Amino acid sequence: MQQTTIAILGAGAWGVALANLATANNHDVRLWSRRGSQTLETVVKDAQIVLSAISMKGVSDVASQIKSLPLSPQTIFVTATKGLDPKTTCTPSQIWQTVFPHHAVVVLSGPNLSQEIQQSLPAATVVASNNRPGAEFVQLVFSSHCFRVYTNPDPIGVELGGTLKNIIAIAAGVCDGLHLGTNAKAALVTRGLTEIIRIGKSWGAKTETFYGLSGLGDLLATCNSPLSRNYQVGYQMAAGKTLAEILSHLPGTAEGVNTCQVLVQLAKQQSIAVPISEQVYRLLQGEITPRQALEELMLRDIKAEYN
Ligand SMILES: NC(=O)C1=CN([C@@H]2O[C@H](COP(=O)(O)OP(=O)(O)OC[C@H]3O[C@@H](n4cnc5c(N)ncnc54)[C@H](OP(=O)(O)O)[C@@H]3O)[C@@H](O)[C@H]2O)C=CC1
Ligand SMILES: O=C(CO)COP(=O)(O)O
Repeated sequence: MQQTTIAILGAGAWGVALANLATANNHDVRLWSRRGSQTLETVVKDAQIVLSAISMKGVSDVASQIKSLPLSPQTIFVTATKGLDPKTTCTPSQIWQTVFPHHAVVVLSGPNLSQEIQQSLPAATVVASNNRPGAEFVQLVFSSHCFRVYTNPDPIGVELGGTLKNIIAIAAGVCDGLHLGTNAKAALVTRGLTEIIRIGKSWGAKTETFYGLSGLGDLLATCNSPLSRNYQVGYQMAAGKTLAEILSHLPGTAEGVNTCQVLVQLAKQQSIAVPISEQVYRLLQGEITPRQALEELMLRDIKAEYN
């Protein structure tokens, strides 16, 4: 394909990995970070794709800054952030689409631990949008022999799969940190997926999306890898560290911590049962110990698997 000009916002672990993938495909890549020397205006000028790999806490602010800058009407926005906005409870793609209602917005999400991508290990991801040509263009830009990109027409499902699995990854870290065994982990991840689907369906996502790369796929990656920062949060809490201690040494962002707070609040308002997320929330708040969280989950009223 022809060389594409891509502005990547956020020079953290994921922004840099995505920039390297696009550079390896011979695209013209400009990386922006608030600590860098280039202005946002210079970086987004004439960009065909503006990809955000900014942590959730910076998305709204950066999107509003770009709003006042000159952009081609054809510019496609890609969001790779996995979080929920605490102020509005919106997903990152909802924020980008609200600020840029006339532009295509594409969600990029999948089992993509950045350290493995940086080593050019094989991986697959999903690009999802209501704008099919937009998603197909982004697919072409990033696809390579080591990065297989699928399209999907359910952006909210793909985004929620990648976002909500972070809460379950914290729980999986606790499970491994307490040495609860393989059966416990399988039960936790499977019931975690059921919980994600329950929320996703009520927010308009398709069930089948959660059985794909951004749901089940990302659960398998982050619930089983010490490379996942969210998993590390749970694992280290099981070892008795406080959340503050863990976050002060964590390399990068563990979005699941804030996502859990937003999700539990929303689920309560909407009367959606999220028992695992609720225990993760209480644990993160310091209200209960990892062992108490386990007991609470095991001693819930017995019920049918699906209802
Ligand atoms: N790492 C991974 O494996 C993957 C991460 N993700 C998601 O990508 C997002 C970023 O993750 P990752 O790169 O790992 O995190 P990092 O902590 O490594 O980087 C975060 C980036 O966001 C920027 N940022 C944070 N707050 C603001 C703000 N207020 N304004 C502007 N920029 C801000 C940081 O800038 P600064 O350096 O100046 O602080 C940094 O560039 C997260 O949502 C994560 O869930 C998705 C898939 C894989
Ligand atoms: O989302 C990720 C992999 O797909 C990265 O997970 P962590 O943010 O937990 O490191």
